[in-house]
Amino acid sequence: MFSSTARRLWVSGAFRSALVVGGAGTVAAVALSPSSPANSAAAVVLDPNTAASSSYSTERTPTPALPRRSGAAPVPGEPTFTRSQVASNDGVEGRPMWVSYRGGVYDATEFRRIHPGGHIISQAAGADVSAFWDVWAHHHHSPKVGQYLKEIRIGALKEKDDEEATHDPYDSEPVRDANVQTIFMDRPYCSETPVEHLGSSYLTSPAALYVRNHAPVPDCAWEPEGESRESNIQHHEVVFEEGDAGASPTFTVADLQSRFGTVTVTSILQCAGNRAGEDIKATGNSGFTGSPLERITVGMLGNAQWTGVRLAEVLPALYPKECAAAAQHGGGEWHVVFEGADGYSGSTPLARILDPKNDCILATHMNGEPLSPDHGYPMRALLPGIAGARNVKWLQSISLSRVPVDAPWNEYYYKNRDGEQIQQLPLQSIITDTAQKEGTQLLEVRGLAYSGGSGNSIARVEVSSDDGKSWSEATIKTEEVKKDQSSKSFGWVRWTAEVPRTAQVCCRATDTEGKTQCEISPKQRGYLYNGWSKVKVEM
Ligand code: HEM
Repeated sequence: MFSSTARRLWVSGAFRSALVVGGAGTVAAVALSPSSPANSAAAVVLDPNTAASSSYSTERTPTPALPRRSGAAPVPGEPTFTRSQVASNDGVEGRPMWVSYRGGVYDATEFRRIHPGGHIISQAAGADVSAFWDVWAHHHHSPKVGQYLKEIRIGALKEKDDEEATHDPYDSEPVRDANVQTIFMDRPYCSETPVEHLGSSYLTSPAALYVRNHAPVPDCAWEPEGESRESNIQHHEVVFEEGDAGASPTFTVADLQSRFGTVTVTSILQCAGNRAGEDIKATGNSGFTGSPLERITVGMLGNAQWTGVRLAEVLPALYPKECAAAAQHGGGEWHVVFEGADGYSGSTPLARILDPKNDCILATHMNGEPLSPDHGYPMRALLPGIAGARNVKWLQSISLSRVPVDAPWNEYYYKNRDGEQIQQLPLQSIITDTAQKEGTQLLEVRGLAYSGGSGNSIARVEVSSDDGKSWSEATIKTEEVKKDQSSKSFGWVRWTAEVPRTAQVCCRATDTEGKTQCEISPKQRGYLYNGWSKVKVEM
């Protein structure tokens, strides 16, 4: 039903209108100030001893078929409707909003107000939802969808439903390396780095870095035939949305780089749901329970050197009025909205991004190579210390708004216990490996630590083999920390410690402001778990 181009257009149209409807304050006059000097581009030098070698595939392959879910079971004696009756209930001008799916008719008039995916459900008003669900494939396996379908079924279609998809939106996904990824879902693709790979190098390779997609990888993740990946990056265009009035200027990456230069910074990238499995064990069920993501361990995390254009220079040049107002009032009311070519969007407070010390960039390279198809090629937002969900991939547009973007991943998913959009990651330490020291009763323990959103350095990591009654200080491998243009310490440090051998070891980190991890962190709807990392030891 959709060609890939049609899907792209649909998706992008969908979210443009989402911004118009929800983003009351999406605005801004855009002008390049002639007075901002260009920086010189920084060379990326990687240490071959610590940089995991490249290599991700740029091949494409179809994802194994996922059967479409069945609809709600027919109810004996239920009414039947024609397609044109469904179509006439299009949800506008006070009319009900009906949809159909696999021979069933559903009244979504009330449901659309509570739909976790938000108002984009209205795109299917009066029509069949199948093609939309093939893109947002979570509908095919989420148990919640089945429950709602049961509640809102009102009858059956008279005509036979067309159940055959003519286009599979997942028919050209990146080839991935299952040796360095534990796969949770393939539609949309979602994986973590197995713990044995996680701490094996200071920099995580693109092939091993976790992937959390919400939709198919868009076509822009591949260069056109005959063009190199590097030169295609240069032509990639980003629209800086103006909003209510006037034009929305488009800049190529080449424009941005020549105007603002590039920098290389080191930062972890972490999914807000990392350690979701441990969170369930420590604090009880969460939204992850029952989903394939309840198996997340510690690997939705990686550490890399990212190269790109500093947002703290781009935004004041393109949105001078708003940035000046934001600076005057602490920046509180403005948000930067990033929209990806896959239809995903997210926003982060402008104040965070305008502070140059936070090293927020529009990244084109990871560890010196063009971003991989799964990690946002040709350009992504890279906001150190901020949850992965806001680091929008396959970036196609940026806007400023007075309110956070009205998208499912801001309004329904990725919220903390107070119902606020999750932004900053917490202080974290993780045990990646334990081994008995030969000829002794000692255990060598290895792991990682980072301070999350604060960007503080790690002052110490401690390891305990008696459930926290006593602690031994670990040795931090400071010598391998990269000397690049990072303003703070958003990357991880690796550490080693020796403790008496027991059945379980745990660790905790303390940052330079004296903040220390507690044994069990408060429930945040299953996100952001940062209690002590506890690991069983084979005796
Ligand atoms: C009767 C029709 C529909 C029902 C019952 C339904 C139900 C749901 C439910 C229960 C979720 C949350 C799933 C979970 O988190 O486990 C969800 C998410 C979502 N829905 Fe729908 N939906 C419908 C139609 C649509 C349509 C037509 C679209 C698009 C045009 C759509 C777009 C989305 C999106 C984007 C999400 C977030 C998915 C993600 O990122 O994983 N939905 N929907």
